[in-house]
Amino acid sequence: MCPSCEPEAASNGNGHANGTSNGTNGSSNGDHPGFTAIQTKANPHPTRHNPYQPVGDFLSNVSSFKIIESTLREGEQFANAFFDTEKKIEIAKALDDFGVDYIELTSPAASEQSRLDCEAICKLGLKAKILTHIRCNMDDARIAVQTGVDGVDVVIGTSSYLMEHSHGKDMTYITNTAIEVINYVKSHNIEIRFSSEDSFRSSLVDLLSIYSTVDKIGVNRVGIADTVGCASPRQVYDLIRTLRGVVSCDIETHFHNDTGCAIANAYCALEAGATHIDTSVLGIGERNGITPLGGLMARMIVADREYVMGKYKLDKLKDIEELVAQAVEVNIPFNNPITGFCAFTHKAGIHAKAILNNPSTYEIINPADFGMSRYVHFASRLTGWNAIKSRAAQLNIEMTDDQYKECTAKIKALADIRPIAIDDADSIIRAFHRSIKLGKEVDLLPNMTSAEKALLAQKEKEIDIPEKRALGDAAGVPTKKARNGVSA
Ligand SMILES: CC(=O)SCCNC(=O)CCNC(=O)[C@H](O)C(C)(C)COP(=O)(O)OP(=O)(O)OC[C@H]1O[C@@H](n2cnc3c(N)ncnc32)[C@H](O)[C@@H]1OP(=O)(O)O
Ligand SMILES: O=C(O)CCC(=O)C(=O)O
Ligand SMILES: [Zn+2]
Repeated sequence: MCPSCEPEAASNGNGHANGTSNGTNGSSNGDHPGFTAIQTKANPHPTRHNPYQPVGDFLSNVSSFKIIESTLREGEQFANAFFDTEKKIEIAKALDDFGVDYIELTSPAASEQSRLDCEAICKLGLKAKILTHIRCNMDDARIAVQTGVDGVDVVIGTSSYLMEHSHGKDMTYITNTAIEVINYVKSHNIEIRFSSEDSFRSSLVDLLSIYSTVDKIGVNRVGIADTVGCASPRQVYDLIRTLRGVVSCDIETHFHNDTGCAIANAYCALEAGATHIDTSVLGIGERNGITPLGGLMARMIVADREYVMGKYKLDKLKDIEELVAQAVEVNIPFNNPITGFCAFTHKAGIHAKAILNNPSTYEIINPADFGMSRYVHFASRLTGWNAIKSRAAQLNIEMTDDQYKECTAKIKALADIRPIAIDDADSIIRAFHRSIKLGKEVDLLPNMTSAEKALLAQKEKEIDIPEKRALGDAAGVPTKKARNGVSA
Protein backbone atom coordinates (compact mmCIF):
# COMPACT_ATOMS: atom_id res chain seq x y z
CA MET A 1 0.00 0.00 0.00
CA CYS A 2 1.15 3.50 -0.73
CA PRO A 3 2.51 5.02 2.45
CA SER A 4 0.90 8.35 1.61
CA CYS A 5 -2.62 7.04 1.33
CA GLU A 6 -5.08 6.60 4.06
CA PRO A 7 -6.62 3.23 4.88
CA GLU A 8 -9.97 4.72 4.00
CA ALA A 9 -8.78 4.94 0.44
CA ALA A 10 -8.25 1.22 0.26
CA SER A 11 -11.71 0.48 1.49
CA ASN A 12 -13.46 3.13 -0.45
CA GLY A 13 -15.37 1.13 -3.00
CA ASN A 14 -12.92 0.86 -5.82
CA GLY A 15 -10.00 -0.42 -3.87
CA HIS A 16 -6.69 1.26 -3.57
CA ALA A 17 -6.57 2.09 -7.23
CA ASN A 18 -4.94 5.45 -7.41
CA GLY A 19 -1.88 6.46 -5.49
CA THR A 20 -0.73 2.87 -5.35
CA SER A 21 2.58 1.72 -6.65
CA ASN A 22 1.84 2.38 -10.29
CA GLY A 23 5.48 2.61 -11.21
CA THR A 24 7.20 -0.69 -11.22
CA ASN A 25 10.69 0.30 -10.24
CA GLY A 26 10.44 2.53 -7.26
CA SER A 27 7.74 4.80 -8.56
CA SER A 28 7.28 8.27 -7.22
CA ASN A 29 3.86 7.44 -5.84
CA GLY A 30 4.94 7.35 -2.27
CA ASP A 31 6.35 10.85 -2.38
CA HIS A 32 3.12 12.78 -2.25
CA PRO A 33 1.67 13.41 1.13
CA GLY A 34 -1.90 14.38 1.65
CA PHE A 35 -3.78 11.94 -0.53
CA THR A 36 -7.00 10.43 0.58
CA ALA A 37 -10.10 9.11 -1.01
CA ILE A 38 -13.08 11.34 -0.53
CA GLN A 39 -16.66 10.38 -0.14
CA THR A 40 -18.43 11.81 -3.13
CA LYS A 41 -22.12 12.29 -3.51
CA ALA A 42 -24.20 9.26 -4.32
CA ASN A 43 -24.27 9.97 -8.02
CA PRO A 44 -20.82 10.86 -9.24
CA HIS A 45 -20.85 12.30 -12.73
CA PRO A 46 -24.60 12.63 -12.97
CA THR A 47 -26.01 11.96 -16.39
CA ARG A 48 -25.97 15.11 -18.36
CA HIS A 49 -25.52 16.44 -21.85
CA ASN A 50 -21.96 15.75 -23.02
CA PRO A 51 -20.71 18.72 -25.03
CA TYR A 52 -17.82 16.57 -26.26
CA GLN A 53 -19.97 14.04 -28.00
CA PRO A 54 -18.74 13.24 -31.50
CA VAL A 55 -19.63 15.59 -34.26
CA GLY A 56 -22.53 14.05 -36.14
CA ASP A 57 -20.50 13.60 -39.27
CA PHE A 58 -21.30 10.88 -41.80
CA LEU A 59 -17.58 10.13 -42.16
CA SER A 60 -16.86 9.74 -38.49
CA ASN A 61 -16.10 6.36 -36.92
CA VAL A 62 -15.50 7.56 -33.38
CA SER A 63 -18.45 5.42 -32.33
CA SER A 64 -17.44 2.31 -34.23
CA PHE A 65 -13.65 2.05 -34.29
CA LYS A 66 -11.57 -1.10 -33.88
CA ILE A 67 -8.23 -1.53 -32.15
CA ILE A 68 -5.24 -3.27 -33.66
CA GLU A 69 -3.11 -3.82 -30.60
CA SER A 70 0.55 -3.89 -31.51
CA THR A 71 2.36 -4.24 -28.19
CA LEU A 72 3.64 -7.58 -29.43
CA ARG A 73 4.89 -6.10 -32.72
CA GLU A 74 5.52 -2.33 -32.54
CA GLY A 75 5.98 -2.70 -28.79
CA GLU A 76 8.69 -5.28 -29.27
CA GLN A 77 10.58 -2.60 -31.20
CA PHE A 78 10.74 -0.51 -27.99
CA ALA A 79 14.35 -0.14 -26.91
CA ASN A 80 13.82 -1.92 -23.59
CA ALA A 81 11.54 -4.69 -24.80
CA PHE A 82 12.29 -8.36 -24.59
CA PHE A 83 9.31 -10.67 -24.35
CA ASP A 84 9.89 -14.37 -23.93
CA THR A 85 7.20 -16.78 -25.12
CA GLU A 86 5.53 -16.95 -21.74
CA LYS A 87 5.36 -13.15 -21.43
CA LYS A 88 4.00 -12.79 -24.96
CA ILE A 89 1.25 -15.28 -24.16
CA GLU A 90 0.44 -13.50 -20.90
CA ILE A 91 0.21 -10.15 -22.69
CA ALA A 92 -1.81 -11.59 -25.57
CA LYS A 93 -4.31 -13.13 -23.15
CA ALA A 94 -4.60 -9.90 -21.18
CA LEU A 95 -5.23 -7.87 -24.32
CA ASP A 96 -7.77 -10.41 -25.51
CA ASP A 97 -9.57 -10.25 -22.19
CA PHE A 98 -9.54 -6.46 -22.37
CA GLY A 99 -11.39 -6.77 -25.66
CA VAL A 100 -9.07 -5.55 -28.39
CA ASP A 101 -10.17 -6.56 -31.86
CA TYR A 102 -6.79 -7.59 -33.25
CA ILE A 103 -3.41 -8.50 -31.82
CA GLU A 104 -0.48 -7.82 -34.13
CA LEU A 105 2.68 -9.92 -33.75
CA THR A 106 6.25 -9.47 -34.86
CA SER A 107 7.13 -10.86 -38.27
CA PRO A 108 7.86 -14.58 -38.24
CA ALA A 109 10.72 -13.70 -40.59
CA ALA A 110 12.46 -11.79 -37.82
CA SER A 111 13.80 -14.89 -36.06
CA GLU A 112 13.02 -18.55 -35.50
CA GLN A 113 11.68 -17.85 -32.01
CA SER A 114 9.47 -15.05 -33.39
CA ARG A 115 7.97 -17.57 -35.80
CA LEU A 116 7.42 -20.16 -33.06
CA ASP A 117 5.87 -17.55 -30.76
CA CYS A 118 3.55 -16.47 -33.55
CA GLU A 119 2.42 -20.05 -34.02
CA ALA A 120 1.97 -20.51 -30.27
CA ILE A 121 -0.23 -17.42 -29.94
CA CYS A 122 -2.32 -18.46 -32.94
CA LYS A 123 -3.03 -21.75 -31.17
CA LEU A 124 -4.37 -20.06 -28.03
CA GLY A 125 -7.82 -19.71 -29.56
CA LEU A 126 -8.25 -16.10 -28.50
CA LYS A 127 -11.30 -14.06 -29.45
CA ALA A 128 -9.09 -11.35 -30.94
CA LYS A 129 -7.88 -11.93 -34.48
CA ILE A 130 -4.16 -12.56 -34.72
CA LEU A 131 -2.12 -10.65 -37.28
CA THR A 132 1.49 -10.67 -38.21
CA HIS A 133 3.41 -7.84 -39.81
CA ILE A 134 5.71 -8.42 -42.76
CA ARG A 135 7.72 -6.68 -45.43
CA CYS A 136 6.29 -6.51 -48.89
CA ASN A 137 7.98 -9.55 -50.36
CA MET A 138 6.99 -13.09 -51.18
CA ASP A 139 9.53 -14.73 -48.88
CA ASP A 140 8.03 -13.06 -45.80
CA ALA A 141 4.51 -13.73 -47.06
CA ARG A 142 5.20 -17.44 -47.51
CA ILE A 143 6.45 -17.75 -43.92
CA ALA A 144 3.56 -15.69 -42.56
CA VAL A 145 0.73 -17.71 -44.07
CA GLN A 146 2.13 -20.91 -42.52
CA THR A 147 1.90 -19.61 -38.95
CA GLY A 148 -1.86 -19.89 -38.56
CA VAL A 149 -2.55 -16.14 -38.35
CA ASP A 150 -5.94 -14.68 -39.19
CA GLY A 151 -4.41 -11.84 -41.12
CA VAL A 152 -1.22 -10.41 -42.54
CA ASP A 153 -0.23 -6.77 -42.39
CA VAL A 154 2.07 -5.92 -45.28
CA VAL A 155 4.07 -2.72 -45.27
CA ILE A 156 6.50 -0.94 -47.55
CA GLY A 157 7.93 2.56 -47.50
CA THR A 158 6.62 4.94 -50.13
CA SER A 159 8.37 8.16 -49.17
CA SER A 160 11.39 9.21 -51.21
CA TYR A 161 13.51 8.79 -48.06
CA LEU A 162 12.62 5.14 -47.74
CA MET A 163 12.47 4.36 -51.46
CA GLU A 164 15.99 5.70 -51.78
CA HIS A 165 17.64 4.74 -48.47
CA SER A 166 15.70 1.75 -47.13
CA HIS A 167 14.57 -0.75 -49.72
CA GLY A 168 15.66 1.02 -52.93
CA LYS A 169 12.52 0.11 -54.91
CA ASP A 170 10.39 2.45 -57.03
CA MET A 171 6.59 2.74 -57.14
CA THR A 172 6.25 0.40 -60.11
CA TYR A 173 8.14 -2.35 -58.32
CA ILE A 174 6.25 -1.67 -55.08
CA THR A 175 2.89 -1.85 -56.83
CA ASN A 176 3.68 -5.07 -58.67
CA THR A 177 5.07 -6.77 -55.59
CA ALA A 178 2.13 -5.59 -53.49
CA ILE A 179 -0.30 -7.13 -55.97
CA GLU A 180 1.61 -10.42 -55.95
CA VAL A 181 1.79 -10.59 -52.15
CA ILE A 182 -1.86 -9.59 -51.67
CA ASN A 183 -3.13 -12.16 -54.14
CA TYR A 184 -0.96 -14.83 -52.54
CA VAL A 185 -2.17 -14.11 -48.99
CA LYS A 186 -5.77 -13.89 -50.14
CA SER A 187 -5.45 -17.25 -51.83
CA HIS A 188 -4.89 -18.69 -48.35
CA ASN A 189 -8.17 -17.15 -47.14
CA ILE A 190 -6.31 -14.92 -44.77
CA GLU A 191 -7.09 -11.25 -44.16
CA ILE A 192 -4.68 -8.89 -45.83
CA ARG A 193 -3.81 -5.29 -45.19
CA PHE A 194 -1.51 -3.20 -47.33
CA SER A 195 0.19 -0.18 -45.79
CA SER A 196 2.54 2.53 -46.93
CA GLU A 197 5.28 3.31 -44.47
CA ASP A 198 5.99 7.02 -43.96
CA SER A 199 2.70 7.92 -45.63
CA PHE A 200 2.79 11.59 -44.67
CA ARG A 201 6.07 12.17 -46.47
CA SER A 202 4.95 10.23 -49.53
CA SER A 203 3.53 11.70 -52.72
CA LEU A 204 -0.26 11.94 -52.50
CA VAL A 205 -0.54 10.83 -56.11
CA ASP A 206 1.57 7.74 -55.41
CA LEU A 207 -0.46 6.94 -52.31
CA LEU A 208 -3.88 7.28 -53.86
CA SER A 209 -2.76 5.36 -56.92
CA ILE A 210 -1.42 2.34 -55.03
CA TYR A 211 -4.29 2.29 -52.53
CA SER A 212 -6.81 2.43 -55.33
CA THR A 213 -5.05 -0.50 -57.02
CA VAL A 214 -4.91 -2.70 -53.92
CA ASP A 215 -8.49 -1.81 -53.02
CA LYS A 216 -9.63 -3.02 -56.41
CA ILE A 217 -7.94 -6.41 -55.97
CA GLY A 218 -9.74 -6.92 -52.67
CA VAL A 219 -7.42 -5.97 -49.86
CA ASN A 220 -9.28 -5.93 -46.49
CA ARG A 221 -7.65 -2.77 -45.22
CA VAL A 222 -5.22 -0.16 -46.32
CA GLY A 223 -2.96 1.43 -43.75
CA ILE A 224 -1.73 4.97 -43.30
CA ALA A 225 1.36 5.25 -41.14
CA ASP A 226 2.89 8.35 -39.63
CA THR A 227 6.18 6.55 -39.23
CA VAL A 228 8.21 9.52 -38.02
CA GLY A 229 5.43 11.24 -36.05
CA CYS A 230 5.47 14.32 -38.25
CA ALA A 231 1.76 14.66 -38.99
CA SER A 232 -0.54 17.20 -37.39
CA PRO A 233 -4.21 16.40 -36.68
CA ARG A 234 -5.31 18.59 -39.55
CA GLN A 235 -2.99 16.86 -42.01
CA VAL A 236 -4.31 13.53 -40.76
CA TYR A 237 -7.89 14.61 -41.23
CA ASP A 238 -7.23 15.83 -44.77
CA LEU A 239 -5.37 12.71 -45.89
CA ILE A 240 -7.79 10.21 -44.39
CA ARG A 241 -10.83 12.05 -45.71
CA THR A 242 -9.31 12.11 -49.18
CA LEU A 243 -8.44 8.43 -48.97
CA ARG A 244 -11.93 7.62 -47.69
CA GLY A 245 -13.25 8.97 -50.99
CA VAL A 246 -10.93 6.73 -53.00
CA VAL A 247 -11.08 3.27 -51.39
CA SER A 248 -14.02 1.22 -50.21
CA CYS A 249 -12.05 -1.07 -47.87
CA ASP A 250 -11.31 -0.37 -44.23
CA ILE A 251 -8.64 2.16 -43.30
CA GLU A 252 -6.13 1.42 -40.57
CA THR A 253 -3.95 4.13 -39.09
CA HIS A 254 -0.68 4.11 -37.19
CA PHE A 255 0.70 7.17 -35.44
CA HIS A 256 4.08 7.69 -33.87
CA ASN A 257 4.35 10.12 -31.01
CA ASP A 258 7.55 12.00 -31.78
CA THR A 259 5.75 15.34 -31.71
CA GLY A 260 3.15 14.39 -29.11
CA CYS A 261 0.21 14.07 -31.51
CA ALA A 262 -0.34 10.31 -31.52
CA ILE A 263 -3.64 10.30 -29.64
CA ALA A 264 -4.99 13.44 -31.29
CA ASN A 265 -4.04 12.11 -34.70
CA ALA A 266 -5.79 8.81 -34.02
CA TYR A 267 -8.94 10.66 -33.04
CA CYS A 268 -8.82 12.88 -36.12
CA ALA A 269 -8.28 9.85 -38.30
CA LEU A 270 -11.48 8.31 -36.93
CA GLU A 271 -13.36 11.55 -37.46
CA ALA A 272 -12.21 11.50 -41.08
CA GLY A 273 -13.36 7.93 -41.68
CA ALA A 274 -10.53 5.65 -40.54
CA THR A 275 -11.86 2.39 -39.12
CA HIS A 276 -8.91 0.91 -37.21
CA ILE A 277 -6.35 2.42 -34.83
CA ASP A 278 -3.00 0.84 -33.98
CA THR A 279 -2.08 1.03 -30.31
CA SER A 280 0.41 -0.39 -27.89
CA VAL A 281 0.24 -0.59 -24.12
CA LEU A 282 1.80 2.58 -22.69
CA GLY A 283 2.52 3.52 -26.30
CA ILE A 284 5.74 1.50 -26.41
CA GLY A 285 7.40 1.17 -29.80
CA GLU A 286 10.27 2.48 -31.89
CA ARG A 287 11.75 5.64 -30.34
CA ASN A 288 9.06 7.11 -28.06
CA GLY A 289 6.38 4.89 -29.54
CA ILE A 290 2.84 5.18 -30.84
CA THR A 291 -0.73 5.88 -29.73
CA PRO A 292 -1.09 4.34 -26.26
CA LEU A 293 -3.99 2.00 -25.62
CA GLY A 294 -4.91 3.72 -22.34
CA GLY A 295 -4.63 7.23 -23.75
CA LEU A 296 -6.83 6.26 -26.67
CA MET A 297 -9.41 4.82 -24.28
CA ALA A 298 -9.39 8.09 -22.35
CA ARG A 299 -9.97 10.06 -25.53
CA MET A 300 -12.66 7.75 -26.86
CA ILE A 301 -14.68 7.36 -23.66
CA VAL A 302 -15.21 11.10 -23.66
CA ALA A 303 -16.51 10.88 -27.21
CA ASP A 304 -18.72 7.81 -26.86
CA ARG A 305 -18.88 6.32 -23.38
CA GLU A 306 -21.49 3.73 -24.26
CA TYR A 307 -19.46 2.28 -27.13
CA VAL A 308 -16.23 2.17 -25.18
CA MET A 309 -17.78 0.81 -21.97
CA GLY A 310 -19.73 -1.80 -23.90
CA LYS A 311 -16.72 -3.07 -25.81
CA TYR A 312 -13.67 -2.93 -23.56
CA LYS A 313 -13.03 -4.13 -20.01
CA LEU A 314 -11.69 -0.82 -18.87
CA ASP A 315 -11.07 -1.93 -15.31
CA LYS A 316 -8.35 -4.23 -16.67
CA LEU A 317 -6.34 -1.37 -18.12
CA LYS A 318 -4.25 -0.74 -15.03
CA ASP A 319 -3.28 -4.40 -14.72
CA ILE A 320 -2.28 -4.59 -18.38
CA GLU A 321 -0.20 -1.45 -18.10
CA GLU A 322 1.52 -2.78 -15.02
CA LEU A 323 2.15 -6.10 -16.74
CA VAL A 324 3.81 -4.43 -19.71
CA ALA A 325 5.62 -1.79 -17.63
CA GLN A 326 7.14 -4.55 -15.57
CA ALA A 327 8.05 -6.61 -18.62
CA VAL A 328 9.93 -3.72 -20.24
CA GLU A 329 11.20 -2.32 -16.95
CA VAL A 330 9.73 1.16 -17.04
CA ASN A 331 7.60 3.17 -14.66
CA ILE A 332 4.12 4.25 -15.55
CA PRO A 333 4.46 7.99 -16.17
CA PHE A 334 2.98 10.27 -13.49
CA ASN A 335 0.89 12.02 -16.13
CA ASN A 336 -0.33 8.89 -17.88
CA PRO A 337 -4.01 9.26 -18.83
CA ILE A 338 -6.22 7.27 -16.43
CA THR A 339 -3.53 5.35 -14.53
CA GLY A 340 -0.92 8.02 -13.81
CA PHE A 341 -0.70 8.19 -10.03
CA CYS A 342 -2.30 11.64 -9.89
CA ALA A 343 -4.70 11.30 -12.84
CA PHE A 344 -7.70 11.69 -10.52
CA THR A 345 -6.15 13.65 -7.66
CA HIS A 346 -7.45 17.11 -6.90
CA LYS A 347 -5.33 19.43 -4.84
CA ALA A 348 -6.20 23.13 -4.91
CA GLY A 349 -8.93 24.10 -2.47
CA ILE A 350 -11.15 25.58 -5.17
CA HIS A 351 -11.02 22.32 -7.12
CA ALA A 352 -11.52 20.19 -4.01
CA LYS A 353 -14.64 22.04 -2.95
CA ALA A 354 -16.28 21.73 -6.35
CA ILE A 355 -15.24 18.10 -6.77
CA LEU A 356 -16.78 17.28 -3.40
CA ASN A 357 -20.04 18.81 -4.58
CA ASN A 358 -20.01 17.31 -8.06
CA PRO A 359 -17.06 15.46 -9.65
CA SER A 360 -18.04 16.62 -13.13
CA THR A 361 -16.80 20.07 -12.22
CA TYR A 362 -13.18 19.09 -12.67
CA GLU A 363 -13.28 15.61 -14.17
CA ILE A 364 -14.16 14.77 -17.74
CA ILE A 365 -13.65 11.07 -17.06
CA ASN A 366 -15.25 9.17 -14.20
CA PRO A 367 -12.40 7.21 -12.56
CA ALA A 368 -14.88 4.51 -11.56
CA ASP A 369 -15.35 3.66 -15.26
CA PHE A 370 -11.77 2.37 -15.15
CA GLY A 371 -12.01 0.89 -11.67
CA MET A 372 -10.01 3.81 -10.31
CA SER A 373 -10.61 6.13 -7.35
CA ARG A 374 -10.49 9.85 -7.01
CA TYR A 375 -8.46 11.54 -4.34
CA VAL A 376 -8.38 14.89 -2.66
CA HIS A 377 -4.94 16.04 -1.64
CA PHE A 378 -5.67 18.01 1.50
CA ALA A 379 -2.30 18.25 3.24
CA SER A 380 -0.88 21.32 1.60
CA ARG A 381 -1.00 25.07 1.82
CA LEU A 382 -3.31 25.12 -1.20
CA THR A 383 -6.02 23.25 0.64
CA GLY A 384 -9.29 24.85 1.74
CA TRP A 385 -11.75 24.41 4.55
CA ASN A 386 -14.16 22.37 2.47
CA ALA A 387 -11.47 19.73 1.88
CA ILE A 388 -10.54 19.77 5.56
CA LYS A 389 -14.19 19.42 6.54
CA SER A 390 -14.46 16.41 4.27
CA ARG A 391 -11.32 14.94 5.81
CA ALA A 392 -12.63 15.59 9.31
CA ALA A 393 -15.79 13.70 8.41
CA GLN A 394 -13.63 10.73 7.41
CA LEU A 395 -12.04 10.95 10.84
CA ASN A 396 -15.52 11.10 12.43
CA ILE A 397 -14.88 14.62 13.64
CA GLU A 398 -17.54 17.27 13.49
CA MET A 399 -17.01 20.97 14.06
CA THR A 400 -18.66 24.21 13.09
CA ASP A 401 -17.77 25.83 9.79
CA ASP A 402 -15.81 28.54 11.60
CA GLN A 403 -13.87 25.89 13.45
CA TYR A 404 -13.04 24.05 10.22
CA LYS A 405 -11.82 27.32 8.82
CA GLU A 406 -9.65 27.99 11.84
CA CYS A 407 -8.29 24.47 11.76
CA THR A 408 -7.55 24.87 8.05
CA ALA A 409 -5.58 28.00 8.77
CA LYS A 410 -3.40 26.05 11.19
CA ILE A 411 -2.75 23.36 8.60
CA LYS A 412 -1.85 26.00 6.04
CA ALA A 413 0.49 27.72 8.46
CA LEU A 414 2.46 24.52 8.96
CA ALA A 415 2.34 23.73 5.23
CA ASP A 416 3.89 27.14 4.59
CA ILE A 417 6.98 25.98 6.45
CA ARG A 418 7.49 22.53 5.02
CA PRO A 419 5.76 19.81 3.00
CA ILE A 420 3.32 18.10 5.30
CA ALA A 421 2.05 14.55 5.34
CA ILE A 422 -1.43 13.23 5.89
CA ASP A 423 -0.47 12.36 9.44
CA ASP A 424 0.49 15.98 10.09
CA ALA A 425 -2.81 17.30 8.79
CA ASP A 426 -4.75 14.63 10.64
CA SER A 427 -2.89 15.35 13.87
CA ILE A 428 -3.76 19.01 13.59
CA ILE A 429 -7.41 18.22 12.91
CA ARG A 430 -7.58 15.84 15.86
CA ALA A 431 -5.68 18.09 18.23
CA PHE A 432 -7.67 21.14 17.20
CA HIS A 433 -10.86 19.23 17.82
CA ARG A 434 -9.56 18.07 21.20
CA SER A 435 -8.67 21.64 22.16
CA ILE A 436 -12.25 22.66 21.45
CA LYS A 437 -13.62 19.81 23.53
CA LEU A 438 -11.25 20.49 26.42
CA GLY A 439 -11.69 24.24 26.13
CA LYS A 440 -7.93 24.80 26.27
CA GLU A 441 -5.00 24.85 23.86
CA VAL A 442 -3.29 21.52 23.16
CA ASP A 443 -0.06 20.86 21.36
CA LEU A 444 -1.13 20.50 17.74
CA LEU A 445 1.95 18.61 16.66
CA PRO A 446 3.85 17.11 19.57
CA ASN A 447 6.44 15.64 17.20
CA MET A 448 7.54 18.96 15.77
CA THR A 449 11.16 19.95 16.17
CA SER A 450 11.83 23.05 18.24
CA ALA A 451 13.06 24.85 15.10
CA GLU A 452 9.76 24.09 13.37
CA LYS A 453 7.81 25.20 16.41
CA ALA A 454 9.72 28.49 16.46
CA LEU A 455 9.07 29.03 12.76
CA LEU A 456 5.42 28.20 13.15
CA ALA A 457 5.09 30.55 16.10
CA GLN A 458 6.68 33.28 14.01
CA LYS A 459 4.24 32.55 11.18
CA GLU A 460 1.29 32.59 13.53
CA LYS A 461 2.40 35.97 14.82
CA GLU A 462 2.67 37.36 11.31
CA ILE A 463 -0.73 36.01 10.42
CA ASP A 464 -2.36 37.39 13.49
CA ILE A 465 -1.32 40.97 12.99
CA PRO A 466 -3.67 41.98 10.16
CA GLU A 467 -6.47 40.12 11.79
CA LYS A 468 -6.04 41.90 15.07
CA ARG A 469 -5.98 45.14 13.16
CA ALA A 470 -8.99 44.31 11.02
CA LEU A 471 -11.16 42.66 13.58
CA GLY A 472 -9.90 44.23 16.76
CA ASP A 473 -9.59 40.80 18.28
CA ALA A 474 -8.16 41.62 21.69
CA ALA A 475 -7.49 38.02 22.58
CA GLY A 476 -5.65 37.51 19.33
CA VAL A 477 -7.54 34.33 18.54
CA PRO A 478 -7.15 33.95 14.82
CA THR A 479 -10.13 33.52 12.62
CA LYS A 480 -10.08 32.01 9.19
CA LYS A 481 -10.45 35.25 7.26
CA ALA A 482 -7.22 36.76 8.46
CA ARG A 483 -5.36 33.51 8.33
CA ASN A 484 -6.27 32.94 4.72
CA GLY A 485 -5.22 36.46 3.89
CA VAL A 486 -8.70 37.61 3.03
CA SER A 487 -9.08 41.22 4.07
CA ALA A 488 -11.95 41.84 6.44
C1 LIG B 1 8.36 1.12 -39.61
C2 LIG B 1 8.36 -0.27 -39.08
O1 LIG B 1 8.37 -0.44 -37.93
S1 LIG B 1 8.40 -1.53 -40.19
C3 LIG B 1 8.59 -2.99 -39.23
C4 LIG B 1 9.95 -3.15 -38.68
N1 LIG B 1 10.09 -4.48 -38.24
C5 LIG B 1 11.19 -5.15 -38.36
O2 LIG B 1 12.19 -4.67 -38.86
C6 LIG B 1 11.13 -6.57 -37.85
C7 LIG B 1 12.45 -7.00 -37.32
N2 LIG B 1 13.44 -7.02 -38.37
C8 LIG B 1 14.29 -8.02 -38.59
O3 LIG B 1 14.33 -9.00 -37.88
C9 LIG B 1 15.19 -7.88 -39.76
O4 LIG B 1 15.35 -6.52 -40.11
C10 LIG B 1 14.62 -8.66 -41.00
C11 LIG B 1 14.62 -10.13 -40.70
C12 LIG B 1 13.21 -8.20 -41.33
C13 LIG B 1 15.50 -8.40 -42.20
O5 LIG B 1 16.81 -8.62 -41.79
P1 LIG B 1 18.02 -8.56 -42.85
O6 LIG B 1 17.72 -9.40 -44.02
O7 LIG B 1 19.26 -8.86 -42.09
O8 LIG B 1 18.02 -7.04 -43.42
P2 LIG B 1 18.20 -5.67 -42.70
O9 LIG B 1 17.40 -5.65 -41.47
O10 LIG B 1 19.64 -5.34 -42.52
O11 LIG B 1 17.61 -4.67 -43.79
C14 LIG B 1 16.27 -4.67 -44.13
C15 LIG B 1 16.07 -5.36 -45.47
O12 LIG B 1 14.67 -5.34 -45.78
C16 LIG B 1 14.43 -4.55 -46.96
N3 LIG B 1 13.20 -3.86 -46.70
C17 LIG B 1 13.01 -2.88 -45.79
N4 LIG B 1 11.72 -2.58 -45.74
C18 LIG B 1 11.10 -3.37 -46.61
C19 LIG B 1 9.76 -3.52 -46.97
N5 LIG B 1 8.84 -2.80 -46.34
N6 LIG B 1 9.45 -4.41 -47.90
C20 LIG B 1 10.40 -5.16 -48.49
N7 LIG B 1 11.70 -5.07 -48.17
C21 LIG B 1 12.04 -4.19 -47.24
C22 LIG B 1 15.64 -3.68 -47.08
O13 LIG B 1 15.89 -3.31 -48.40
C23 LIG B 1 16.73 -4.60 -46.58
O14 LIG B 1 17.01 -5.51 -47.61
P3 LIG B 1 18.53 -5.88 -48.08
O15 LIG B 1 18.83 -7.17 -47.43
O16 LIG B 1 18.42 -6.01 -49.54
O17 LIG B 1 19.43 -4.78 -47.64
O1 LIG C 1 2.45 -1.31 -40.97
C1 LIG C 1 2.14 -0.15 -40.70
O2 LIG C 1 1.14 0.38 -41.12
C2 LIG C 1 3.01 0.66 -39.79
C3 LIG C 1 4.42 0.23 -39.77
C4 LIG C 1 5.14 1.02 -38.74
O3 LIG C 1 5.35 0.58 -37.65
C5 LIG C 1 5.43 2.41 -39.04
O4 LIG C 1 5.37 2.81 -40.19
O5 LIG C 1 5.75 3.14 -38.08
ZN1 LIG D 1 5.43 2.14 -36.15
